[in-house]
Amino acid sequence: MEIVVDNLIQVFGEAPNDVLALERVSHRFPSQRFTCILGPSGCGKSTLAQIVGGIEPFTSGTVTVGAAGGAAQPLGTHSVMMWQHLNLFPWRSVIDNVAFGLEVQGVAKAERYERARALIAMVGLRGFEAHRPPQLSGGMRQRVALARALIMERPILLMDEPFGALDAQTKIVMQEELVRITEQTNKTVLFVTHAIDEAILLGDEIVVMTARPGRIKEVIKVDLPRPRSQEMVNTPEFGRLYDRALHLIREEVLNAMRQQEEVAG
Ligand SMILES: Nc1ncnc2c1ncn2[C@@H]1O[C@H](COP(=O)(O)OP(=O)(O)OP(=O)(O)O)[C@@H](O)[C@H]1O
Repeated sequence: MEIVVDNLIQVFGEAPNDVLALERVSHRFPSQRFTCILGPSGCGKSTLAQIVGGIEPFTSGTVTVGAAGGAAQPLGTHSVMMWQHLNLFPWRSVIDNVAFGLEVQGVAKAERYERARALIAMVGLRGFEAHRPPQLSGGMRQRVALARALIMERPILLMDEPFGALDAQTKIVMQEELVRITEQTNKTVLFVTHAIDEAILLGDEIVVMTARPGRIKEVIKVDLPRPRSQEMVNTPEFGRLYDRALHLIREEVLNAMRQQEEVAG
């Protein structure tokens, strides 16, 4: 499902202490593609994802989800969000965490368990249905959160640094799993990260943002073949993309440092 953001402006707070977080952001996020949003800290990546997810109201501009001309529905209707902080219920079993969204919708237990079991298998946790989150590793908890998001069957998956807290090896496995699952389920994914290698390994395209106020600096198309793996990191194509993204990000980090120095006088 396509997402079109046009002239989006986001201001937080009231003058004179207001913060311009997003300044005229326009982009067409393609349907059933994996788009990474990359940018320096504080540039508005999370804000953009939250606006698309209908979690955060915005100041001006338009955000359209779905085919143009279709019935307008509130933002958030078509998406589900996954954060680094998973907010799993520690006292609930894996299956009851995964099935939570269906329970809220009033879906009968037999059906929600059947759907939850299928997703638990998809994320590689078969046999752990009765475990509780504190009994699981970080990577396994991440899989539970992914299954809990997928059970909502929304076409858009919004992910805000979901693997930020994982160790390097677990992160690699989870990245590969995520790509497999999102391709299998035809999701449109917006994935916020500040890790260049992660953006290249996951994305069909990378939207690079400027330092605050966040604008789109450049869109990098990632034409590496799929399935991708960690071994690609050593290929010239990967290196070329990495250098381009690093150059853009470095410029923005330097800009941000200059701005801070000016403010500090
Ligand atoms: N609710 C809010 N009220 C006031 N300012 C906010 C609010 N949310 C975000 N901001 C400010 O807007 C700017 C963008 O924040 P945002 O969290 O979107 O950036 P980010 O790129 O996701 O950063 P990071 O990579 O550090 O998570 C920051 O300066 C932040 O302090």
